Amino acid sequence: MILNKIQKKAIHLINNPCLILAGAGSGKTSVIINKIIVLIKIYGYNPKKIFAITFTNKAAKEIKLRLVNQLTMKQIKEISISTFHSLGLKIIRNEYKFLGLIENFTLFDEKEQLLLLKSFISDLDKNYNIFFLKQLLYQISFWKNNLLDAKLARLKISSMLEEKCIFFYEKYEFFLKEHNILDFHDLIFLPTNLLKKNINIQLKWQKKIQYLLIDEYQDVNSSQYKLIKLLCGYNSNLTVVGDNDQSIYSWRGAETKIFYLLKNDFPNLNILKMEQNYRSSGRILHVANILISHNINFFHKKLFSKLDYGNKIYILKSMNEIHEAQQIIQYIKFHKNKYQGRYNDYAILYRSNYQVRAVETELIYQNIPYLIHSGCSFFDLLEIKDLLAYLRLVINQNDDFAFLRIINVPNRKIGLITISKLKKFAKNNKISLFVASTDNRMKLQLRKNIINTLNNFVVWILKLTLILSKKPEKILEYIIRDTKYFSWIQNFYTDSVIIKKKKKNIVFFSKWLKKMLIGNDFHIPMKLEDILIHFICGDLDYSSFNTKKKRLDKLQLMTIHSSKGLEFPVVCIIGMEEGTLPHQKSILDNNITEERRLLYVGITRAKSQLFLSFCKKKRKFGMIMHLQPSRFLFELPKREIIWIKNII
Ligand SMILES: Nc1ncnc2c1ncn2[C@@H]1O[C@H](COP(=O)(O)OP(=O)(O)OP(=O)(O)O)[C@@H](O)[C@H]1O
Repeated sequence: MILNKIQKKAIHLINNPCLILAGAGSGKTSVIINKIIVLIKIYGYNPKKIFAITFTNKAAKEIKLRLVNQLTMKQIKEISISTFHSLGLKIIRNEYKFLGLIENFTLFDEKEQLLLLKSFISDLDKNYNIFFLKQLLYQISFWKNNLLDAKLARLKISSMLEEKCIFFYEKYEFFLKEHNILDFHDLIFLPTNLLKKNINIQLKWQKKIQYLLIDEYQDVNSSQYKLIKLLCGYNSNLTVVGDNDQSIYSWRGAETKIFYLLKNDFPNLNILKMEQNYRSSGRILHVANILISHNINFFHKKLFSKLDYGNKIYILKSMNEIHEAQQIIQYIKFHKNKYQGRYNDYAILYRSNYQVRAVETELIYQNIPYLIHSGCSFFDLLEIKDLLAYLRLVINQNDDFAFLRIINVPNRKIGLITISKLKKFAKNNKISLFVASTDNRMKLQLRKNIINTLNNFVVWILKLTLILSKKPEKILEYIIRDTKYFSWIQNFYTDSVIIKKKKKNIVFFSKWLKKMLIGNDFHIPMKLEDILIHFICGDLDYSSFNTKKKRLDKLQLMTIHSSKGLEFPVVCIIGMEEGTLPHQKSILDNNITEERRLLYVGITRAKSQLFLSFCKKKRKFGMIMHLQPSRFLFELPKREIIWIKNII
């Protein structure tokens, strides 16, 4: 690939901090990759001192793969390419003593956070309000994103809601510390606060990181931004690449203001714009440009393409979601036949997961192969969660949530009364459930067979901790064997297809875990503790599980959020109605600009054909709703569009 003038300039700009404002399909990844190569080969940087941050682990792996043939395998392994959370974890692992942590900490996922907060609230009020629970979780995340621990947050209280939440934040913080557990936000919150307070540690990390590259900068939130600033310090060897028009994660705290912050905080910042799109037809780009021009934008970009102008864009009107699904599939079949394409070339995108149902039903009915890129992770499967809980307990015996999940999986006949006695005793004595199980005072309250079961369980877990220290790659094998987990699945489920699938998942999981523990050409061996934390962050690329699926020719179905970074020859975006896209919540919150950016992301996934569709009516919440076409459809240039009612 021959880089264009701006791309070349971007990769050779190394003495000043550099912001690359890059449009969709303009080659952001190519620039990051080439800059890493140039830093090493031309400017003599030590690969160990180059750090690149990507939004997902999959993107990190993609970069590593594309560096093969350009750098030696040793160099590739030495470069640190990770997500923000992985980098945060790396800092925490190195500095855990300064953070008052014990080495073997584990991580809570959002469900566990909610369960813990729920238990705090319901201790005080049995009729608590679920809405408050969500508000509380949001408030704690907000405080952590703004680097406020409970002490500081208390000093800054400015509303009744915050007043109500602070008590629970204090309890929550105390519980996590007592049990040596972190939550997702801590992976940024803790290292950032540490670097801020401890200048020696800050300087140590600034020395370690000689060059920092950040991809998908538009998704960075305020605590991540502070971490960037602390890590690159005064030498400002920094390149960030982002597209303000593709910022679609405000719900995770990302704010477009970080583009302005960079300009203020780094006065010698160089700003380059990459506006040549190598992906889409001229018409698709024109439509995307016009749409996004409805957002007020201080970092204006105008994408252009040297590819063909291409076909007109279709907007299809359907009676309801079933009719819409039938028409879209009809269109795809017709198009595929005409151009002798493959199902892989077609993507159906939607705003919310529920929209896929009607399409899926029709695809099954018509026997068309499809793949839903679901938000549900492999690690959300029950059998995998069980095994993860076992692994977590082996690492951290204070992890009560892991203990509760598996104490009766497989059934050890520990009843609810015993569990509640254990909980009460642990709470009163400020110890974990695991420790409570072995306490002689506790044993006085339990029947002999229960004492024996608990004893065996505790001894077995301790034995596993030894295995973990000697042969970590064997640990899961032992757990599956000793718990007779396969027989448990066999007895628990009745449907043979489900049993087969679950067993297959477990085999995949153990093979994959072994690979991660042993390491391969691309990554050094990982510690089990770190692998588990990455699972919970949704941060690991386990695509090797799905390699077979991937190779098969299937129609691709996904939310627009999940389509980020991908491209397809033909893209169909369904549900272009008011209340669907833009989403009703965004209409109420007056956050239309982000919905517009989301549609912009969807449109710019298309290479040669774009198809938008809306329904007149839909069944929502058990009622038939009459719908209006999305306001965004009327923002598109009329000349480029054909409105149609019926396919062929
Ligand atoms: N100079 C170039 N010449 C030819 N093709 C290029 C050039 N730069 C990038 N490309 C190609 O353009 C396509 C889009 O590049 P890439 O995926 O890096 O874009 P992006 O900016 O990350 O897109 P998005 O943000 O929309 O996901 C890729 O197929 C890439 O190989």
